[in-house]
Amino acid sequence: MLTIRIKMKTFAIPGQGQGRTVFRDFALDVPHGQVCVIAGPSGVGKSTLLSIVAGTDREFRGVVDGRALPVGMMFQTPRLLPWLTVLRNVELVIPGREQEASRWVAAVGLEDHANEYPQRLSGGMARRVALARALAVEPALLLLDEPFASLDEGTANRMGLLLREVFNTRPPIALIVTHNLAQVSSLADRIVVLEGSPAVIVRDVGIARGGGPASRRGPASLQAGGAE
Ligand SMILES: Nc1ncnc2c1ncn2[C@@H]1O[C@H](COP(=O)(O)OP(=O)(O)OP(=O)(O)O)[C@@H](O)[C@H]1O
Repeated sequence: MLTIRIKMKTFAIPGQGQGRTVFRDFALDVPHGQVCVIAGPSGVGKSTLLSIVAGTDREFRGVVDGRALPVGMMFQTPRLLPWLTVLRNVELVIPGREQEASRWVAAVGLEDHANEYPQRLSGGMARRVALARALAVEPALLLLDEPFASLDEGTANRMGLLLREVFNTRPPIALIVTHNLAQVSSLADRIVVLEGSPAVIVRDVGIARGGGPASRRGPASLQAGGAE
């Protein structure tokens, strides 16, 4: 079974002197089909970890094995192309599949805005386009950085249902970064909490699946102990 394995001796953000060491002797394995939520305080290194897994951090010198393809990514900023409409921003990752792109735009509730340009969107709407784009590739590895940030409660719930459906029908390896555990824990198979500087894993908690993926439960069912 596929597992993504992240291993690094040290990872420092360049700066004065040796820079700031964000990770030292850090290792994390996430098996295929697992939804792993990464939580922890602001600045601990959650987004940095996601960019390392995505392969977009040029300073990274460690090892990421088993990076499954395709990768769907949603960063903290939506990173939409301003000269393309909502629909074309999504279609960009699935060229020539306009109908599918339309379906993803509708799935994030933006069917009435498909032909608008990013500068006409609110922050939350732009983030939903980024989510649609991440899901449209039918990712084997899905990386989401604060997927529900700047969404009202109703919209966040709707996006949560969409993600649950994706996880149940085509389970990827998913890493979801959050500092708001309450918002995403109902999607998680596992919660990893980072703390400190350099960051260490202070909690690694598996969540019982009960009768299978459809029965993913919330924080009340947290079990102490390792996840694997
Ligand atoms: N481009 C950068 N230049 C300098 N320092 C950076 C840069 N990106 C991140 N850092 C530093 O790296 C550390 C980890 O940042 P990171 O964004 O990964 O934290 P985070 O846990 O995702 O925080 P948040 O929840 O606030 O997004 C922080 O101390 C931050 O100051």
